[in-house]
Amino acid sequence: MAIVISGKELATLRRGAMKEEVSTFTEKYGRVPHLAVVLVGEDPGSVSYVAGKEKACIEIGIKNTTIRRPNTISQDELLAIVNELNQDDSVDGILVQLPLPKHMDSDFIINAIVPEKDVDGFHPYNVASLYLKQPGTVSCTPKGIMEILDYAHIEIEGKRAVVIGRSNIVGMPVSKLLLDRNATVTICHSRTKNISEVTSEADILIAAVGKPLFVKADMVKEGAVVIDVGVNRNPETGKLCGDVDFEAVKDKASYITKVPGGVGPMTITCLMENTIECFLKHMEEK
Ligand SMILES: Nc1nc2c(c(=O)[nH]1)N[C@@H](CN(C=O)c1ccc(C(=O)N[C@@H](CCC(=O)O)C(=O)O)cc1)CN2
Repeated sequence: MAIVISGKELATLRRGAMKEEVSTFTEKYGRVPHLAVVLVGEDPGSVSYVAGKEKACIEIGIKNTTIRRPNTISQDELLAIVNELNQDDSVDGILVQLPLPKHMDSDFIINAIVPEKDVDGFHPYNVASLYLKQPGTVSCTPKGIMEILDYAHIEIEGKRAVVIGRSNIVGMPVSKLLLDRNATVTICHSRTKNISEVTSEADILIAAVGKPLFVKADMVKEGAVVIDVGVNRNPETGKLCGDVDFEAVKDKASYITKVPGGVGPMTITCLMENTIECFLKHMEEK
């Protein structure tokens, strides 16, 4: 049976350390970091993730403002909110919860956030910084995956890493982060032929495909490290599940993450880290 790496446990440790750090800020800087979250509509997943973000802020001592709007809001009205937050000197981080309603262009809204307040690391400036190895904000889920690998002391250099999924939010940035740590990286996607042959070569397998229980035992090399990024509903049970068939894969992998309790809690924890980083840069500029 593989060792289960608990993202939840790591998140608790990191949040404890951040709480201590933030408790020194009022004396040093006169205030604590301030994260503004914009939630449009009432998608149940988004409502629950935003609640998780509010809870994490309270736990760590970060100030949080959540701006809620119905999904009938126009793109111009949302843009006006983002612009106001950009100009508000008391705000260090801005996050627009995704997905946005269909009548909105998410890229247009994300691009409107000033890069120095883009705690999600989704703005083209921050994306480019990652690819050019320049200072910038790294997006939360890929950052959390790397922190999980380091927490479990997984060697990355020289290993074959296979990432299933090429999204801008997870697949592409985590591939770059693994490459920067000298892994040999392959990205699989919906048009990859003989995908099991490719994934079976992975020492480190990252599943970010968005398909419930997609990764089966025959897709995994004996002793591989398997990181599950999926947050899906099991079509049969309706329960939360990942992209990896945990029960089938757990006896083949050496290390594995679970859903829930794996990558998810580290996404929110890295958001808190990014908010503190943006705050500290903001304070340095003053
Ligand atoms: N602006 C953003 N929007 C979205 C992001 C993002 O990083 N920025 N990522 C996802 C949703 N997400 C955060 O927003 C997120 C997803 C899952 C979890 C999480 O903790 N999952 C738990 C299970 C939670 C549950 O019970 O439903 C787990 O895996 O243990 C946190 C954050 C899309 N939108």
